Amino acid sequence: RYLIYDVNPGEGFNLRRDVYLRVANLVKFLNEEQPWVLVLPPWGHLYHWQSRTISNSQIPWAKFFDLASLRKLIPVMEFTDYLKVTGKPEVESAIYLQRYKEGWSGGHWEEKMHERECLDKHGFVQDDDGLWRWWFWGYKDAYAIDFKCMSVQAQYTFLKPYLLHNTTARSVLLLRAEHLIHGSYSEWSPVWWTARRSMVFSQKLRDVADQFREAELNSDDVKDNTVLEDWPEMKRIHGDAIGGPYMAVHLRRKDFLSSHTKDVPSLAGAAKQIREKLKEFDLNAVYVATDAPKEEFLELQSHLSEFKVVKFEPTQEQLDDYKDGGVAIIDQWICAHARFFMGTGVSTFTFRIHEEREILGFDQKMTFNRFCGDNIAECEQPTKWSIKYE
Ligand SMILES: C[C@@H]1O[C@H](OP(=O)(O)OP(=O)(O)OC[C@H]2O[C@@H](n3cnc4c(=O)[nH]c(N)nc43)[C@H](O)[C@@H]2O)[C@@H](O)[C@H](O)[C@@H]1O
Repeated sequence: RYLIYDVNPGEGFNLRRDVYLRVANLVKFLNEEQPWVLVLPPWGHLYHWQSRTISNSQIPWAKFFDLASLRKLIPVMEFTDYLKVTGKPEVESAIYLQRYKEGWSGGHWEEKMHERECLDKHGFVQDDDGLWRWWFWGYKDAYAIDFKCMSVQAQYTFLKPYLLHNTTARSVLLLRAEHLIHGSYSEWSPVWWTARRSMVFSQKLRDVADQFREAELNSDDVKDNTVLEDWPEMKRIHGDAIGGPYMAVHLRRKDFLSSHTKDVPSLAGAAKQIREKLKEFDLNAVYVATDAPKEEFLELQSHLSEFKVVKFEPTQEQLDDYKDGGVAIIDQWICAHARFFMGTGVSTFTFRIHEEREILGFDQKMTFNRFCGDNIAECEQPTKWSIKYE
């Protein structure tokens, strides 16, 4: 049987990666009783992927992630392969997950799900033949035979009995899968970390990032003690990784400047905080991952003229190939290998870097750091989600 899923269109890349973990673990638990394959929703049309010179739609997962690594957790396939294997562009049952209209009744939270009238704009339209049409990531021929809305308040595990016993559909499309929560399999659980460890970036993107580290930052895995092993075999303890002789920052700008004003410093303020850390760790190079426009990067660089300040800038050809998502991954991989890392508070982009560094085995004081807003001497530092092995 096939489980396909999708996430609220407004969500960014790195929250989507977290939703993948929930659905992947659901499929892992389903496979304890029945064979299920997770069908990966093509990437595309994300709000933040703003390069207008390239196509950012119908991107297969293999562009960003190593499918062989994902498959060491659960069976997965690309949507295009699903279409080929099943021979028709059909999904038997589409279920649109939504909240409960009445909210939390009685003020206490309990796990439940019920078929209910649809509350949100879902985009499904029934055609003259009774088939349900939806945009299906641009695969226009695709349709669902059945469609329903389901109010849900549950951990992802709660769907297991439903999928096994309450539907006979061979293929189920779960929409708005972010409604399912991790619950007891959250960031502090080994089950969460096992799935997280399986999300290895594609070899090609890692290679590009590694070449940049070597050429610009004098960093390589052997010297830095960051050699990657096959994930099920890899087990590190904090402090194993040394990292390259550079500091890395993730400086989130754009929409965060208005939505998280207190968390994002001015460029001069960011430069001041970077300088302090470079001095503290006796480093003279900083790698900058940022969504800032070029002028802002140049300004930051001008505030730190006594240091080497670099970022990865793709050529047009590279951007065509890697896409905005691939460039973001290159940034994350370079940040993951720095001796010291400082990110932006509440950004899921930063959180994914923290996790990558936990996997590599960095001392946590070199990872869980964030910029403070201007004029805030000591802001609350990120929660340390320690890696756990099953
Ligand atoms: C509060 C929420 O924050 C969420 O953002 P947040 O968690 O930072 O993280 P993401 O959900 O990944 O969204 C940020 C997107 O902006 C780009 N981006 C941000 N920082 C960098 C960077 O350093 N390098 C590169 N190459 N690209 C970057 C990239 O496309 C990334 O997927 C938003 O997605 C939600 O819409 C919402 O606003």
